[in-house]
Amino acid sequence: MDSKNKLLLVVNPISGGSGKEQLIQEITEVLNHRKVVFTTYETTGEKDESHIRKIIETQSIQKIMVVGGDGTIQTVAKAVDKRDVALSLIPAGSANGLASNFQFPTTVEDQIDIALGDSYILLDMISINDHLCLHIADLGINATLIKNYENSEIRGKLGYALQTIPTLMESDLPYSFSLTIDDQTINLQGVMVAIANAKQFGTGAVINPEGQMDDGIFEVLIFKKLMLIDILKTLDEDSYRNPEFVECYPATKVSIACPSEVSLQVDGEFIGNVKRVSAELLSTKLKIMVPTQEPNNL
Ligand SMILES: Nc1ncnc2c1ncn2[C@@H]1O[C@H](COP(=O)(O)OP(=O)(O)OP(=O)(O)O)[C@@H](O)[C@H]1O
Repeated sequence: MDSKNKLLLVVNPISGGSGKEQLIQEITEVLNHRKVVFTTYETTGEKDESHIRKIIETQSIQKIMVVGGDGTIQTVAKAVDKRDVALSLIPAGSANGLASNFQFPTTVEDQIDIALGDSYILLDMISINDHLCLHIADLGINATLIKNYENSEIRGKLGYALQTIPTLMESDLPYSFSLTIDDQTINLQGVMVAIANAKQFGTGAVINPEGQMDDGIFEVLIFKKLMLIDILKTLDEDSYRNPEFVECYPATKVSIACPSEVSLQVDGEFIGNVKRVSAELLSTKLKIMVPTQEPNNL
């Protein structure tokens, strides 16, 4: 790779809660060994989007390797905007929701092979109440759980588990939702409405087995009841989804109204309590390097 075709390595030093020194050293060694010319940008949490955009423009960057979680990928995606820049992922967040859908190899060497390879998808992106969504957003019980988790001291899966009971106790279930999906209006009660581009959460729960991240549509999933057996079935992508548990509608545009405020999360980030959500597929796609076998399997 010549210096005109420089790779930008974007590193979030705090994602996933662990130090990155060893990981960065490993990435640096592999990139040097492959004679890749690269420059590194370490995020600060302040104005990263505009700093990254400036580097892309001034250094004519066409490839960015992201070392971080979903929030870091989002920041880079916003900086890239409509430019023809390919993102590759070294998953290093706490949940890695988006990356978990690509079945990435676990070694840095193999992940860099994908970054330097030629297999990619053009990922659909959704605008949800003016927030960029690459993965899954939802309105209801899961977003309340994320809010309570973000306010708690204990991280990781245990942290989520500990918030389950207080979340159920505080939530006024079921919620009433009025959805307009393309031209169809649906009124019903439920515990959660998900707007899903991807198949699964970072936890491995497959809530949207039909999800294809590059098919020009997203799915609106309405979860009607908290049914333990059906929640457990989400651990198996192929298991039958009970229509009493979940209804699924393919869409490119949806608006949702609720009579009282309900929690909203986008790509794992709690956004706030809202009465209205409007989501629309963007015309811009995001180029993401993926394992070779992935394009037909997303
Ligand atoms: N140097 C920094 N210090 C503090 N916060 C930072 C820094 N760099 C980035 N951030 C913040 O990190 C957040 C993004 O983290 P990211 O989502 O990538 O990791 P994560 O939360 O561990 O992973 P995941 O979203 O996959 O669970 C953003 O809120 C951003 O503002």
